[in-house]
Amino acid sequence: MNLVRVFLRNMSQQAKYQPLKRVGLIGVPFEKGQKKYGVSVAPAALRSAGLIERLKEIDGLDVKDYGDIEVPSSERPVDVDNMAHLPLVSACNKNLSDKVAQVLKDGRVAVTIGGDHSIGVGTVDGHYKVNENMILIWVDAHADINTNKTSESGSVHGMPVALLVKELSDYWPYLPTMDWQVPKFSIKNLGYIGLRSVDKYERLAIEKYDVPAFAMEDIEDYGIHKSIEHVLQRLDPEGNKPIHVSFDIDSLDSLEAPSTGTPVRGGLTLREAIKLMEIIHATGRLRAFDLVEINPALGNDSDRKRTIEAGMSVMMAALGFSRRGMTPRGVSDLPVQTYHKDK
Ligand SMILES: NC(=[NH2+])NCCC[C@H](N)C(=O)O
Ligand SMILES: [Mn+2]
Ligand SMILES: [Mn+2]
Repeated sequence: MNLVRVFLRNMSQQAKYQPLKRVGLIGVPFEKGQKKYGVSVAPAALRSAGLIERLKEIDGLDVKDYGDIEVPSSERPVDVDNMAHLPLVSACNKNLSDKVAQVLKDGRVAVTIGGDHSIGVGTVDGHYKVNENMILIWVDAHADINTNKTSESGSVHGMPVALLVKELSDYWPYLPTMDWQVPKFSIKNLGYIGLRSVDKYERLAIEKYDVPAFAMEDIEDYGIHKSIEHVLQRLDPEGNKPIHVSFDIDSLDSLEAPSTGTPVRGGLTLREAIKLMEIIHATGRLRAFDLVEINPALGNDSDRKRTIEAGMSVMMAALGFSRRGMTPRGVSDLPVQTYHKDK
């Protein structure tokens, strides 16, 4: 065995936490947080592309599929400016929050497949109910920290972070249907990776609260490894806190993941995203992972396949798949065969 391998083995033996080998999968066929048709079919598309089987290939991983969240379709409109389909977003996230909390209480990593990024409200709310000391890594081209007042689109998928953090609660009007969600999560426990399309007031919020935000230019300067190490160090210097990763597929360069509603060029390579998730996996503290904004209805067949494959690879890395390969379970030698000299 070479020296690098020996060194890495020793490193991983020193890790304080062992990755949880049990995961619970939740599908959220919801797309009313944005305007395009198609994000809601992503859970079905990922399942039929063999997601569960692929996850089960990961050494020792126990995968339980909790099925899809019930998503309401009819709504009574409410009187809130510049915030489309709030009652639907609210109802879906309320169910999702409970489901995520249940999966975590069952002792599993909560793996949620969206859906658009408005579902981050439910996943983080549910996670916070179980682990109040959680930290949140938002991997995205966008900051998703608009209020209805600062948003240029009126789409809730650009607002989940602002809905979640308690420091911004005074910047919202009263939101009918949202009484179930009381923002308690602190913006001090938030970090960003991959930003490159940030609206003006979003930038203001990031600076005001000094959120560790590694935009693409920072990743260019430091590399993905140091970037995530910095964020983790800032949010949790002791290295004890449960980690929630909300991964927007548009954090990847749009050449890597074209089938998404708000693609932006100049993003993470798939290799960087896989490395990012390998590092987070190695902490042993990943407790929730969201994969959002895959839209199989956008682009051609090859775009769709590439995007789904990219999403799956990122998720596999998060859950312990190793690019070095894995040895067969419980086996320590190559299969011996009988030598027939007559053959
Ligand atoms: N989850 C996403 N893809 N969000 C895109 C948000 C784009 C823009 N910042 C907005 O507020 O609408
Ligand atoms: Mn997003
Ligand atoms: Mn995005």
